[in-house]
Amino acid sequence: KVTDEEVTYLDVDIKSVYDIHPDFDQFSYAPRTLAEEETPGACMSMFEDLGFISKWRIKKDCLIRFVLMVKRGYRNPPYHNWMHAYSVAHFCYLLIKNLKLEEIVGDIQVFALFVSCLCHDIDHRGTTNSFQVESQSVLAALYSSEGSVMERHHFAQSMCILNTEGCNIFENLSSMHYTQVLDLMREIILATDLAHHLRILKSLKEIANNGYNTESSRDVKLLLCLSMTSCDLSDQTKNWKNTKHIASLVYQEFFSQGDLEKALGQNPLEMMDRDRACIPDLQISFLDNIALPVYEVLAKTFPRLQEVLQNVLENRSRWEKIGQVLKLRRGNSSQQLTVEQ
Ligand SMILES: COc1ccc(Cl)c(-c2nnc3c(C)nc4ccc(C(=O)NCC(C)C)cc4n23)c1
Ligand SMILES: [Mg+2]
Ligand SMILES: [Zn+2]
Repeated sequence: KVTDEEVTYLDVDIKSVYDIHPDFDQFSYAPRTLAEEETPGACMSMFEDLGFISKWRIKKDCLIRFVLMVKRGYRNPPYHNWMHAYSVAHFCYLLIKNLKLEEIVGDIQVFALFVSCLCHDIDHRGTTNSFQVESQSVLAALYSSEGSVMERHHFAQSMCILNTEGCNIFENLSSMHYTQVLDLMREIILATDLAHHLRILKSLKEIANNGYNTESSRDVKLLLCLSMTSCDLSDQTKNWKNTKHIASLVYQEFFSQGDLEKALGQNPLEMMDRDRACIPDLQISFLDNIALPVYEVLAKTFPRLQEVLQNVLENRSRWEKIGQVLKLRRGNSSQQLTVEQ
């Protein structure tokens, strides 16, 4: 799937992250502003800048093949495509670079987290776990008995890539580290199921209040899951232009699924029904119930993330204003209707 000339093309010197953008390691930097054709090189730069290539003795041509195989493993739905994975991995890079996350959760853990970010949505079809079950897809047949259907598939696809000739970036790890990194990738990718996140949210809030215990393996696992979700939702931490664009991509995907469900004679959720969804309201409840708790808890453990939390709150207030304007317009137009009738 990855030809040798593609590998040699990328096998030039790895660029410094600051040659990609002077603010590349800042939380204010929006990774989606980078042209897609530059992103495989940027992944190489992040591996290099995080010291992973030397620390884990990754052969460069192997890393290039791995990154290109992962990128090729993504399809092109409006939201769950390669640029989502790249932006998620970039936020993980920011967490490691700015918070020294490895001092809290460990070296092999942050390495597994970063690789999981790149792989976490591989081969996504732009539809949800429940749609797999409703539509009796092949993936549901394979995984629905255990739940987290898509996430199990993303993990399985990642393992296939690692088992492909010349793509195993873990080949020079000790056998102990090798087993550990795969177990961590499995846990982290399965944790990207929002249903899993909602299940552990209470425990995450307890950690934030009682303070985090680096000696407890349970706390380390919970913090890894929280870090992964904070990366998965990191579009919400950037400027309004980015946030608004992401919402349009997410609802393109949701409404396409809703159309499919209607065609299958099923009733879609309101958030997937283009005739019923009110995007500002849905985004405010998504922020309140899912995104904000993630960054509130993380900011309690890492005060440095206060600026990130502020951006999410700023985006929420933008949705509030849009919601009010929409209601005003609808209110007026319905009055006009009654006057004309
Ligand atoms: C971390 O895993 C995922 C998986 C899939 C998606 Cl699309 C997202 C995601 N990423 N950005 C967004 C935005 C901007 N809005 C969203 C609004 C609703 C939902 C959603 O799934 N709601 C139902 C659930 C609570 C039962 C997800 C949204 N989302 C994250
Ligand atoms: Mg996912
Ligand atoms: Zn994702």
